[in-house]
Amino acid sequence: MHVFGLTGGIASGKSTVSRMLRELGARVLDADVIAREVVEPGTPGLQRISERFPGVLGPDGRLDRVKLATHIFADPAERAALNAIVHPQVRAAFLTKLQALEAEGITHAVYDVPLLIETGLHTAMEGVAVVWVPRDVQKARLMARDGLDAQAAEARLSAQLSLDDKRAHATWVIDNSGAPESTRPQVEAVWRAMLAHD
Ligand SMILES: CC(C)(COP(=O)(O)OP(=O)(O)OC[C@H]1O[C@@H](n2cnc3c(N)ncnc32)[C@H](O)[C@@H]1O)[C@@H](O)C(=O)NCCC(=O)NCCS
Ligand SMILES: Nc1ncnc2c1ncn2[C@@H]1O[C@H](COP(=O)(O)OP(=O)(O)OP(=O)(O)O)[C@@H](O)[C@H]1O
Repeated sequence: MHVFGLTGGIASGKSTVSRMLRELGARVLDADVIAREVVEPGTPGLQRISERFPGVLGPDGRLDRVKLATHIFADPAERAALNAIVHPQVRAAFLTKLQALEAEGITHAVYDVPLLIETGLHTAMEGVAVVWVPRDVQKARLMARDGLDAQAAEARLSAQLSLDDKRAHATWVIDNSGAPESTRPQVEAVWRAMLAHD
């Protein structure tokens, strides 16, 4: 199995690129989706979070994501505590999903992980695509999409390595600062390059 990393920063356009890859036939595993699955009600992940972060369960017993996000993006130590609970669970679930793809006969897969480089996982990938935009574009798209003010947007941006730092680790840089129509051909070229690995 050839596994490639896809990363970027918050609101840089990873989901947009991931959708384009899927349209081209790529099988994409999404760490954000897995990170939600491992904290569903009844999971050991949610149990541990509710013990470590009292008051973050809503009345329906589900994680209050807005509350937890506000808390952890304001404090690096608290963020590290959450990561220490969630990341090992995400890693294990990813490996299980990868095995399922392998059993289906899939030969090339993409793993979409916002923190690919921060966690060092990029070194385990055969290649890494980084979705890059200038920081001002990233911040503006983040504020618009999530309805955040400038300060809240800055807190989230500074919880991650900058896109300029990430691109130094890229096998392929996808510049998503223009219109989606200028991103698509770049994504096609990257997928072709991934498929060329055999
Ligand atoms: C804090 C939580 C509850 C906020 O949930 P919310 O629904 O608002 O956001 P969502 O999960 O869709 O994440 C949005 C983006 O935030 C950024 N982000 C999320 N968690 C982190 C983190 N621990 N450190 C830095 N950036 C993060 C990523 O760019 C991600 O794509 C949630 O993100 C979470 O449980 N994070 C910890 C797990 C994690 O690290 N996930 C990232 C991929 S493994
Ligand atoms: N090329 C583009 N031109 C204009 N807007 C874009 C472009 N690409 C993405 N966007 C918009 O920017 C926002 C962020 O894009 P997207 O959700 O794909 O980012 P992401 O990297 O997956 O974010 P996150 O990691 O936070 O989930 C969205 O509102 C999206 O519609």
